[in-house]
Amino acid sequence: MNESMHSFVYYVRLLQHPTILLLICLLVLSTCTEGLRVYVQQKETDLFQHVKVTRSEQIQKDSVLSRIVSELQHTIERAIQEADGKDRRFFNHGLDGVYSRRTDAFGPHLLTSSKALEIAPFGNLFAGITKSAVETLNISAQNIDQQLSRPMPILKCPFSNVPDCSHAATSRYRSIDGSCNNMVNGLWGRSFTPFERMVPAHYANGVDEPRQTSLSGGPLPLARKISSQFHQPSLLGHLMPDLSQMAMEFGQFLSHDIQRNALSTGQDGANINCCGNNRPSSEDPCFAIEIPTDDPYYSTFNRTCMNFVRALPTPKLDCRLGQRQQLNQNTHYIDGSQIYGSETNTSNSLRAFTGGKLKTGEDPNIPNLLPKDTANTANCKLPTSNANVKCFLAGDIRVNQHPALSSLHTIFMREHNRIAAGLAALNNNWTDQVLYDEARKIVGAMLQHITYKEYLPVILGDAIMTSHDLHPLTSGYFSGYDSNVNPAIKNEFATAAFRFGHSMVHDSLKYNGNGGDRLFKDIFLNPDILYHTTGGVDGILKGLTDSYSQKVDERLSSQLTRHLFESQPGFGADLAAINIQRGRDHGIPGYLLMKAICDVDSNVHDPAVWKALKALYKNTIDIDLFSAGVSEKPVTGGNVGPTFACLIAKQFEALKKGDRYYYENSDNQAFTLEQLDEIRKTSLSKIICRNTEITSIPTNAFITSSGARNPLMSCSGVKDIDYNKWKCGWSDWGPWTPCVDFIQFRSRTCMQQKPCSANVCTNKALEEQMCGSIVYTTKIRRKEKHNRVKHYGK
Ligand code: HEM
Ligand SMILES: [Ca+2]
Repeated sequence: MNESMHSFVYYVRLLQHPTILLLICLLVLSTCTEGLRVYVQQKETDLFQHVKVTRSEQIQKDSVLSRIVSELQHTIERAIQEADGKDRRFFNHGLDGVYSRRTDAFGPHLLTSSKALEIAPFGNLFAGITKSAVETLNISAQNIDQQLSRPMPILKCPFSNVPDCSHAATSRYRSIDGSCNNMVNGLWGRSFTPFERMVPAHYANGVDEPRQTSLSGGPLPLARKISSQFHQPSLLGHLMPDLSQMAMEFGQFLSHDIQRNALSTGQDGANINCCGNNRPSSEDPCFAIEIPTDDPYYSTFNRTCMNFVRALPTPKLDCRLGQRQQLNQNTHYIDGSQIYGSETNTSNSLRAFTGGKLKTGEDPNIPNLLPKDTANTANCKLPTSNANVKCFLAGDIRVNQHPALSSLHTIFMREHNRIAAGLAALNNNWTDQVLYDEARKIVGAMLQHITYKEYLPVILGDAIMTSHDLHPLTSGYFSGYDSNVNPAIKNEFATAAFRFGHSMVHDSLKYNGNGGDRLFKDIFLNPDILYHTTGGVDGILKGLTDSYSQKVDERLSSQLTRHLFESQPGFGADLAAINIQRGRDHGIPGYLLMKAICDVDSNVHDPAVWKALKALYKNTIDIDLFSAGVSEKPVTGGNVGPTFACLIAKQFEALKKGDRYYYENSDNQAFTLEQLDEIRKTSLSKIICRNTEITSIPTNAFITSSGARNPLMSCSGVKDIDYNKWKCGWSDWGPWTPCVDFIQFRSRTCMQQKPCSANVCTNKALEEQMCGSIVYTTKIRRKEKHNRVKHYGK
């Protein structure tokens, strides 16, 4: 079959719609007959596989499967035991001698948690067994998960410790790791669980190998070639009509709440250099990015290889056999885990354990920075001249990637501490734990509010916000919680769609402080400017709201595609190439399939852009999701194309409806309506005002201030949240009523809203007293004598 026939057949199968098929047939009769024949044949084969598997065949298959499992399990488990303790050489097979110190490409991202390293051998085990089963039972690539989807009780499962969620119904607070948010499926959304998928993975061997050849035969275009030719450097004038660089930065901050992939590491957590002399060519975990010899940039430096390691494998959450999956080390929910951590050890290490507060850094000149990473675990570039300058610790390890990200972390830490202090001032009997929990609950709610109220509307536009029920309410409770919705981050979203933000990044960070603007390459992993007394966090945040974002399109700043984490000229990494390679590593299906799933029209690219992209691939079916998705024309009112808008909207809908602690919910862990109304007054700009010395800022921080549409607001007018809505016990006494018959009254109310303990109010709600200048009657005088101020019951 020639190439055009191939694509046609694929299109036909993608659409799977008889009416559309018929229409196409009428139009192109000759090509159609062949296309239709193949389509029908495929359908028949599918049906055949479903129907014709008889019971005896099934039993036969099951017994073969059990044999494979027990044979392989024994071998692999023994290897896991041997690997435990000393090192995991078996699973990093062939890696002896290729460990190096940290390499340019990944910077802080390679700090994989030990928990992920413990799960990975199971990922290898499950993939290994699946491969044998697929070969022995001759299962076709499309049917692997379906055919092998039977429980395998004889296999050990890293997700078998299902938490006891019996107390979760009455818990007012989220767990730190996200467990028991869903009370039936207590592991849904927990940290260290797999990314889910919208559609089955597309691997070369069906199970775990990255796609490397075209459907039409021959190799796929190299990731770096696609990057250098299609994702060319951003143009200075190619700015977003009005989105600020803060819209870029908040997107990154948000993505670090909901996802953190786990990458392979070498011994003792050292980075693996897949470009080393004796690297294992194509074996797991190496998947180096080849640089073409005629590369427009790297060839000047004689570079032919860019480091890339594969993400660690994991079995599926239900531990059924099937394709290789990847692990999310963070809680999938929008819960502020980038601030607080996704596991108890991390969150405890960040707590001050007094007054409900988080730790702050102790710098002699700059108070209230994040706590310092004195051991420099993030491998930051620190000046030798000033020993005070250190990188920072936060709930997500990537906090130090660049100072704009660290600055957002800083103001949310400050907001937490401010709120904890505000709550403590009114409720002096609240313990450190209650203050911490309540402040964390409020900050998490604020993050959700900013996400759904301010951020997503400018990215997705009103129509998509409405069709996916993403707009927050203006009053009352949301009633859409659905315990059947799995909130887990989807691999297609994590690995392609939500990386759209990479295209919004500018070459430089606008900096209102010492030395002015900075190129990103000079500030990757460099905390220096956060310690400036003129500028610092304030100077960075001001710059983010004062500058435009780059357009979401195929172009990416060369700071990301040439100079990412650059250690010396020519030795930076390329984020566009990494995104493409990562997509292939994770088995992310091609763009056309995802576009069809989202039911997107055909003309969503500028014809010249589509032509340039198509020219790189032998077959349009092969086109990578990141490249084609990011280059679509934006949807009306939004700033991403329709395919990414669809994938992003689906994800945020699941994060809203599948989160029992979504801030607008009315369950018994909910805010009171009065508290909720306070949360609804939040905006990112107000949080910036409350936690910096900045004096004025655009009302909506994601839109640059442009006259009446988004005027500058003065920070001096920004109010704090009204802590009275969180007060336990009696309110202050109201005013005395007018004097009637020489008596007047005043009252107070008992504030028993959550999280106050019951019976917080003893004593009386109403008082009366004598008043007016009177000639006392005997009766009144007697009353006064016995009971000058009289209390009434609660
Ligand atoms: C200067 C700004 C940024 C830099 C330097 C940066 C850098 C990176 C790097 C190095 C990775 C890891 C790539 C890999 O190994 O697969 C990554 C992943 C990612 N980035 Fe960015 N990024 C930036 C901004 C953004 C923005 C604005 C967004 C979204 C709006 C974003 C969303 C993501 C997502 C979703 C991932 C995947 C994370 C995971 O699953 O672990 N990034 N980024
Ligand atoms: Ca989270």
